[in-house]
Amino acid sequence: MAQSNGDHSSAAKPPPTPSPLRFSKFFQSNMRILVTGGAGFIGSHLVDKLMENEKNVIVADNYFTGSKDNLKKWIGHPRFELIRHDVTEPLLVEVDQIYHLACPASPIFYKYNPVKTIKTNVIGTLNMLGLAKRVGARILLTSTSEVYGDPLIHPQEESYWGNVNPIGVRSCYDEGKRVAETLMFDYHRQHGIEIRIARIFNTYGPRMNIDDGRVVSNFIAQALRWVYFS
Ligand SMILES: O=c1ccn([C@@H]2O[C@H](COP(=O)(O)OP(=O)(O)O[C@H]3OC[C@@H](O)[C@H](O)[C@H]3O)[C@@H](O)[C@H]2O)c(=O)[nH]1
Repeated sequence: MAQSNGDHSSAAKPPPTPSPLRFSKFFQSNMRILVTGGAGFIGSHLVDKLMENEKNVIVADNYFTGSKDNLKKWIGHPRFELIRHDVTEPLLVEVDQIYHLACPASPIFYKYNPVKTIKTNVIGTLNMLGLAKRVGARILLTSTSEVYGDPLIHPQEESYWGNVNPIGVRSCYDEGKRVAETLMFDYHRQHGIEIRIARIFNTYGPRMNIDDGRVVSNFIAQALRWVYFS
């Protein structure tokens, strides 16, 4: 995971010194966390972990690929809020950390409306970085191995710049995530925002749509259809 919390010595401005309160036991247990895309496959598991760790969690999601069903056990909980919100519109909430997962991850869904996909990646990430700057929150972006494109070196180190097609049918996601990573580092260098980037890929597990279209769910769905329907 790429992370920057102001330790760049070059042009980066040092991040604003967090209040010592941030590290107090009271603050840690009362931390307010925004999870965009929290009704999705990975986001809903993250919400489970944050809630079990006694955080205050706000989920913003437009339910394009996610479902309230993934969060049903938390609805009504005093430390949980669920907002139907599209991150391509600004969102003003007082939070201490932002986990930005809102984006369709399945090729079937992100190719369905490629312009919306790149808007979510670019404008959505801009909106979340603007919020992080406004409230002094640390922000994590879930990125992807697609930023390496069709890599020319194997295995890829995190320092590899990638070999990406800028005009293909998957570019809305691949290039969208690359721009999102660029924005993360530019907000860090220009405004000292504390950032984290996690390049997550080939994930699978409970709450993943069986016809998600990603590699592992494809293998499993094909195997099940062969066993039961051939
Ligand atoms: O415009 C959008 C698109 C999608 N979303 C939401 O974002 C969530 C995405 O969840 P998905 O289950 O589709 O995707 P995953 O949880 O598997 O992947 C997530 O983590 C890994 C990242 O690389 C993906 O970009 C991110 O979507 C869904 O709840 C969806 O409704 C928005 O809130 N706004």
